[in-house]
Amino acid sequence: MTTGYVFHPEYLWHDTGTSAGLLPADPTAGVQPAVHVENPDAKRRVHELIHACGLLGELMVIEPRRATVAELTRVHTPAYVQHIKTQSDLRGGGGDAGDGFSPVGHGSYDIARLAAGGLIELVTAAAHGDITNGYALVRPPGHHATANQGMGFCLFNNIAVAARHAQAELGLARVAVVDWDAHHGNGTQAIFNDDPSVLTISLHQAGCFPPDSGWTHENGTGDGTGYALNVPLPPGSGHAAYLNAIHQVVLPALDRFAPDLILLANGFDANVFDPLARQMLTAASYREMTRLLVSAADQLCHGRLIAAHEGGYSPFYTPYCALAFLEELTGTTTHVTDPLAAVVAGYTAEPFLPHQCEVIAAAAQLVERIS
Ligand SMILES: O=C(CCC1CCCC1)NO
Ligand SMILES: [Zn+2]
Repeated sequence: MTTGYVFHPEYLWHDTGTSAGLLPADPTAGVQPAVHVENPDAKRRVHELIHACGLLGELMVIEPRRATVAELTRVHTPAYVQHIKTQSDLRGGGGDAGDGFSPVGHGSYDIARLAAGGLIELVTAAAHGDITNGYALVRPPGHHATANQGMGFCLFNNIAVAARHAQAELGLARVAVVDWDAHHGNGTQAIFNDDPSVLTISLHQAGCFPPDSGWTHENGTGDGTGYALNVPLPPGSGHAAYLNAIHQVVLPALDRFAPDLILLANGFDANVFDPLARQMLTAASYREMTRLLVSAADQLCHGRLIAAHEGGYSPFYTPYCALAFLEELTGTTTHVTDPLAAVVAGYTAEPFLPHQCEVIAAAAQLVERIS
């Protein structure tokens, strides 16, 4: 079993500026400059941990390439692709992808193309049998980007571009997208909302971002009715809730859909230390969730599971969640264990939230619409 790995230094050069965490600095309005929360640090530390612990040697490094405009416009409008290029060409950066929360630095257009192209190269390697599964540690993230709007730090929808490439060029007709980033995968859902050939399943903190998005009743439209599933879990949801959602919704849905490829929008921002959500997953949670998804991919589609890094903003804890994920993806272990396991053991004594069961049951009921 071979695991592919995509990383490139340029991903760390996507400049999100000195936005005050989330918003452009505005000293006269009392908004002090600060490093943007979507900065290279957490991703760099993931890569460094993978290298330092020796796991990099177990991976097949796949070189990314820049997605072409033709590949991008399978998903995005030509006008939107051009908008990102125009914003990226601004000398001194300061551009935005559309919602005021999604910085486009000088040169970010080519870096965002390299992120989408990294996913294309991974799904191609999987389709050709060069790898079984893979992980693309990319910036900028993508799952909020719709056909014509950047959103939530996302420029191009890396997962959606890869899905359409897999269908158009690799003969992988049925693609399932699982999104366990803490925030709703609204962009991916919107892009495929009326298309039954792509199943989207999003587990996220209810109502966190985008506001008022990702409710269970959002179940696809037209021919795509039944092929979008949402599990909006209440703040404070942790290991038990997410594993229940995986067992009761994700796995049965994948079984019924019988994908040729599983894509994972792999955000780690549902971890207990993340600043942009209020969920309580730990490295051990990501390990178990990944084990279940790898097993499903083995049973359904020759192990073809390709993950794109999305959110995950805690520079000190994200690396341990990512390492646990990668150890399960590769079927190996390293000498590094979660040094905060004892701390989080108390942290994550998850309060039983009756509403969690209702949310999961409501989503589970919709699984039978998949054929
Ligand atoms: O991690 C993210 C980004 C969420 C933020 C975007 C603006 C406020 C919350 N999306 O998956
Ligand atoms: Zn997120």
